[in-house]
Order: sequence, then structure tokens, then C-alpha cells
Amino acid sequence: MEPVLEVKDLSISFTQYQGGTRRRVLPVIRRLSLTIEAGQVVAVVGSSGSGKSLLAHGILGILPYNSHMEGELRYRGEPLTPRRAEQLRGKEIVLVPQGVTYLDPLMKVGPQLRGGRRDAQARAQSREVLARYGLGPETEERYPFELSGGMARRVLIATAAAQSPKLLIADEPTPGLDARAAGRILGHFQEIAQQGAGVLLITHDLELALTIAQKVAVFYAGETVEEAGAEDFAAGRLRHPYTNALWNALPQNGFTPIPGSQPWPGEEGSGCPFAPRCPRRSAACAGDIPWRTVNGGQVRCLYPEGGEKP
Ligand SMILES: Nc1ncnc2c1ncn2[C@@H]1O[C@H](COP(=O)(O)OP(=O)(O)OP(=O)(O)O)[C@@H](O)[C@H]1O
Ligand code: NI
Repeated sequence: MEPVLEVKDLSISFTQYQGGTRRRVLPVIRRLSLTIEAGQVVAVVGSSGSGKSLLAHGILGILPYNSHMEGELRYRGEPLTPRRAEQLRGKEIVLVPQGVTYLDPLMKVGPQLRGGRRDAQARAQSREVLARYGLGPETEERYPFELSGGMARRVLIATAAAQSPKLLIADEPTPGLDARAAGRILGHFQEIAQQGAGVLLITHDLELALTIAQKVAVFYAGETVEEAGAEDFAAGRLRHPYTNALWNALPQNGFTPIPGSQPWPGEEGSGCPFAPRCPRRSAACAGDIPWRTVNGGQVRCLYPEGGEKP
């Protein structure tokens, strides 16, 4: 079967004007690749500012006007053009956005859930979906400001799930929730995948991602540096030094930090953006780094662990 979503060599940049006249093009995502199969949860993990939300907005065709996107997006085997994205958005392809501010503050929850439909079937459906997410029928009559943060989040997820999507993109869906509440929310995404949808879970929390994802794409400064199977983490089969660093920074692995910080957009220079912090870097890391297969996973590194030395 065709993958639900294929992203190949995607780049997103912004045009900025400085002092009114000087024009600057700021690349924020570079040659990013990712594949999601039906029934699969793929996690995108990366720190703040690495380009996770922009990837989501690029797929949905809702990037801001001053942005420019290049590369290939395919949805179920066919190119995902901006026009096609617009037709599928909110139906087959849904977003659980990063901020609860995406709810319309002036519209009650019920009508938002039903997306303009008023028939009895739509009403029954919206109640059923609310109930599935632990929300009573009274929630329909509430405005977003009358919901707690956790309830608003569940409304966003209910809104997305109500469409029976084929591709669900969840952008940082569990901020500020305790481990149990976060686990419950992730359980819902797992169910949606088990019903046959592809789920793209965007998060900075690797540990949480590993509880439901089959595959993890690791972002660093706007690039995918590794695509690993979830089982590769505990098995010590990670390929990229940054993925290893993320894994070793988890509490159960000793909280080992790495010095330095992720470069800002426009600051990266050519070559590997992780090189300045990498214990294995060489002069060659300033050059072009191909995306390649090592031990059944993908990595963008000249000196991956478990790989042949060049
Ligand atoms: N409209 C814009 N104009 C210029 N730069 C932008 C714009 N939107 C985002 N960026 C930049 O693109 C980079 C990636 O942003 P993005 O929101 O995708 O990060 P993220 O990985 O989702 O971070 P977080 O975990 O904090 O949500 C950031 O450095 C951000 O400043
Ligand atoms: Ni984000």
C-alpha cells in the first residue's frame, strides 16, 4: 500500500525585510524527509525552534504568506499540492494545533465540533465524540473561555477525531498535562492509528513519543538527522550523535547533558548543523552530508554509530 504521507527534501524559508528595504531569505527547514504508513504513529522529536510546527503547517498548506516551500509532498501516492491540501484539510487531513487559541473564541464548542452541520446525525456524532474524550454533553453549550486548559485540549482532539481522518497531525498535544493525562491523550492517538490512519506526533518529549510511536524522526535545526525505529532506542542501535545525546539526556539514562546549543535559523553555515557540538566531527562535516541507510534506519551523518567509516 502507498504510504499515507511522503515528505522528500522539503525546504521552507522566510523572506524578511530589514530596515524596510534590505531583503533576507531565512532558511528554517532544509532537505527534510519523512514517511508515514497507514496505521503508524511517527513521532517528530526536536527542541524548540527546530521547525516541527512549520513542517505541520507546510503539509497542511497553511504557511504564512512570507514563506516559500520547496521539495516533494505526496499524500496516498499523489502529489499534495496546496489546492489538494486545502480540499482535504479538516476532513482527511486534520491538525491538532499546538495552541488552544486555534478554537474560535466566539463560537460554542458544539457548532465548532460539527463544522457547520446542523442535522440530527451531526448532533449525535458530536455528543458521541465528546463522550469518547471524557467530556459531557453540556460541553457543547460552552464557549472556549469556559473550558479548562485540559478540556480545551480534549475539545481540539475531539474536533480532529470527529472527521475520521486518514492523516492526523498532532502538534505538541500534551503541554502542561501530568503523565497520566498525557498518557490518556496519547492513547487516543494510538487508537486513531489502529483504525488505519497515519499519525504524525510532534513533540519535544522523546520519552513520551516512545510510548506510542513505531518510528521517530529526529529534527535538529530544521533538518531530519535520523529516522529510527522506536525499538532502536533501548537496543542501543541509534545512529546519529544528536539522537544519542537526546537519549542520554533522559532521566533514566543519567541526565547527561551536551554542551552548546542549537543554531538559530540563518546561523547554520553549510554542512552538518550539529558539528559544532559533535564529539566525532571532522573537517569533512562542513561539506555536503548525504541522507543514508544504516542498520535499517536513516541518518544524515558522516560518522554514524554502527556505520562504515567513509
Ligand atoms: N512567520 C515566520 N517568520 C520568520 N520565521 C519564522 C516564522 N515562523 C517560524 N519561524 C522560525 O522558524 C523556526 C522554526 O519554528 P517552529 O515553530 O516550526 O519551531 P518548533 O520546532 O515547532 O518549536 P516549538 O517546540 O517551540 O513549538 C523558528 O526559529 C522560528 O523563529
Ligand atoms: Ni511548535
